[in-house]
Amino acid sequence: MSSYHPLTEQEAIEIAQSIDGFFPAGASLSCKEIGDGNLNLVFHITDSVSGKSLIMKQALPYAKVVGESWPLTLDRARIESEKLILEGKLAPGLVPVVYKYDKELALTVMEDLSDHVIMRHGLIGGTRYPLFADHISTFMARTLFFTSDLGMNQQEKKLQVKTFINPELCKITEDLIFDDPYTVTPNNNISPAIADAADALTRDGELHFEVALLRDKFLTNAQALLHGDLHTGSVFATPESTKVIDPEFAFYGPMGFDVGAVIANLLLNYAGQEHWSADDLARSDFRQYLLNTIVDTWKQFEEKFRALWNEHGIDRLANSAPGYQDFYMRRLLQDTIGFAGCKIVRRIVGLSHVADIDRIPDDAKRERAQRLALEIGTRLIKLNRNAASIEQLIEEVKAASK
Ligand SMILES: Nc1ncnc2c1ncn2[C@@H]1O[C@H](COP(=O)(O)OP(=O)(O)O)[C@@H](O)[C@H]1O
Ligand SMILES: CSC[C@H]1O[C@H](OP(=O)(O)O)[C@H](O)[C@@H]1O
Repeated sequence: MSSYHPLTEQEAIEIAQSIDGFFPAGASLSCKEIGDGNLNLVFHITDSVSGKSLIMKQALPYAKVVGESWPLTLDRARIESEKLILEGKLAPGLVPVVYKYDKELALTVMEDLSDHVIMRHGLIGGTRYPLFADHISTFMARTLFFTSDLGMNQQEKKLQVKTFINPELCKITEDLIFDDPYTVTPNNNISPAIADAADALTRDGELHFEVALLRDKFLTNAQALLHGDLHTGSVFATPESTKVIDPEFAFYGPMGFDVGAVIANLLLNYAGQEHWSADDLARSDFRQYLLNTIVDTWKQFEEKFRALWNEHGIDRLANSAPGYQDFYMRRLLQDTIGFAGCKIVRRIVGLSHVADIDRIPDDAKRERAQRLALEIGTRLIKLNRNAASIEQLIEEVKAASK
């Protein structure tokens, strides 16, 4: 069974049985393929006797969402498993444990997190996550700082850049986030109701200038090892616990791309509240909770990142040059805001959308949510290089919501 082919559920059970010591003797295993993402197969394997379970994620040689016409490297499974293992060391308790990686089968066997809920679904259902800002800011501060030239040996970092070179998945991001939404292409997925707003995106020179700068940063700035796709569908959460999954888009890029992804997806839920809240008071209360979470996430991230730098910084000049840390953090905030804007816009007019908006059943409410998201996204892109505080992002969101 060792040469690559997509597994059947029965084959997944046989592999699970061969993992030494995981399932006890006498286990009775069942398996279900539960993958709901754009790219991979995910098998959930449970032992009805002991109650133990695990997850097997297998890369397909193409993008599942489109089909075999879009071939995709299996090496992404290696990147995902190596990144998960590294994240487990840098941010213990905030990612699933990896039990095994099989290169031939492009397969990662990991901890089953089914006692958590995908955060996007939780937010849509109105659940609040009071510890999320603390957990995700720790995850980002530690994984970004300790893989950057500020926090690790700079020669080793260059070797790590090589290990995590990920051109095919980066190309998806370059096209879907930093190109397609601003041009006319069949790759886009645009509701007819917002055709005018989508058309405006293709003709806005000021916007294109800012997106071109952000695209250049994504293409060229190997600042830290990113998760690369840190949206709320890549977070398993409960009110007490947060686990980040799915780092197959990992590569060395600009830190603000990860922080911006978190903020963008909280704002997509904010826009989606057009429908999900039962009444105006509940809606504005949940929206305020989301905005507070954004501010808390940034502020805690900044505080933790600065503390790591002050304690573990390895770059003499970066550590000591007057004003350098403040300049660096301000630029990181600006990148965060710009990338957040790009990641909102792509989920409204690009190929891949989000349930927070698309599953709104009422056409008029869905259209309002889409327009609000585009207004927020474009405002953030235009704000990015002028921003000096996270409060300015909140002001733009409030102005867009009027
Ligand atoms: N460790 C896990 N524990 C439980 N369920 C998981 C786990 N990893 C993935 N899943 C399930 O599989 C789905 C798809 O996983 P994901 O890693 O996002 O795949 P893709 O890369 O295809 O987007 C998740 O939404 C979740 O329902
Ligand atoms: C053709 S891949 C589109 C989209 O899918 C990825 O997300 P996920 O695998 O978490 O569903 C990523 O965001 C890509 O941009």
